[in-house]
Amino acid sequence: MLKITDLVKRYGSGDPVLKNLDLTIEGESVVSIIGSSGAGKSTLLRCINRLVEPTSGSIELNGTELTKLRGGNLRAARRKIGMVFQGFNLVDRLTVMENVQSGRLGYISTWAAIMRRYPKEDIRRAYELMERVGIAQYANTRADQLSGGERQRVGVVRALMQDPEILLADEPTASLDPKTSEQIMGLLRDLAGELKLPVLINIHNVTEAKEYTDRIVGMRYGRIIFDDKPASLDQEAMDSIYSGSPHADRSEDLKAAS
Ligand SMILES: Nc1ncnc2c1ncn2[C@@H]1O[C@H](COP(=O)(O)OP(=O)(O)OP(=O)(O)O)[C@@H](O)[C@H]1O
Repeated sequence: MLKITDLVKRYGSGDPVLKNLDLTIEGESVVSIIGSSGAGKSTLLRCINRLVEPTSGSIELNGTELTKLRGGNLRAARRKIGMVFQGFNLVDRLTVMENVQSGRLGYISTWAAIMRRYPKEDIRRAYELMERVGIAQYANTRADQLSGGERQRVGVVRALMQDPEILLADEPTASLDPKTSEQIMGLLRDLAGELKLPVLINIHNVTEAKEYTDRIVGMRYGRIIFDDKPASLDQEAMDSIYSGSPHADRSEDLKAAS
């Protein structure tokens, strides 16, 4: 379970971009986060895997408080958080297998990784996952020879090789054509069920969020103002999520505080 409580993030001395945010995700649900540009969606995801340091508040993953971790404990916790990126973040000159095995970095010795001496079990698991997502035939192909959809499948397998307890996806389909985009969303939904994983997806495409996720969280300038089933996301809710401006919302905060 992911339990976020009273999370605040402020970059430098600016206004907070996450304002006392609470969010709990249980079990294998697929949750999308929607909201205008600048609402704080990426910041939220990045606070969870500590690519961004939260200013205050708590983030617990299956009982482990993530915000206080340092050094080896932080690295160990990060291994349990799979991340899928908009730009795939593959190493182009490496093969698909090498990219996928980089998900095991931290589990195996640096020497074994440099020498590409992957444990048999890791190779077996990689093939199993690559078969599952339809890229096993490219195991020895350089990553830059693949299409966008195939590259994102490599990104997904790499994240799953970490044996994660949660999968975070930051606009995973924004670089893909509409059909491929739907295939990747379908894949994330199906894998969440098969692997019993919670999946949190930051997404701009509301139609896909409605079709492929179980729950939609709508953010407006640092706050969650909608959290419900896709069927409840009506026009009024949409207007509320996509209206406002950072300035107007700040004025409301000041009014509420005074
Ligand atoms: N590294 C940073 N330093 C300073 N401000 C930042 C930084 N990263 C993000 N911000 C600011 O934080 C706010 C939230 O940004 P964030 O990228 O989290 O929003 P978003 O909802 O993911 O937007 P988008 O949909 O455009 O990706 C924005 O005002 C942005 O300018």
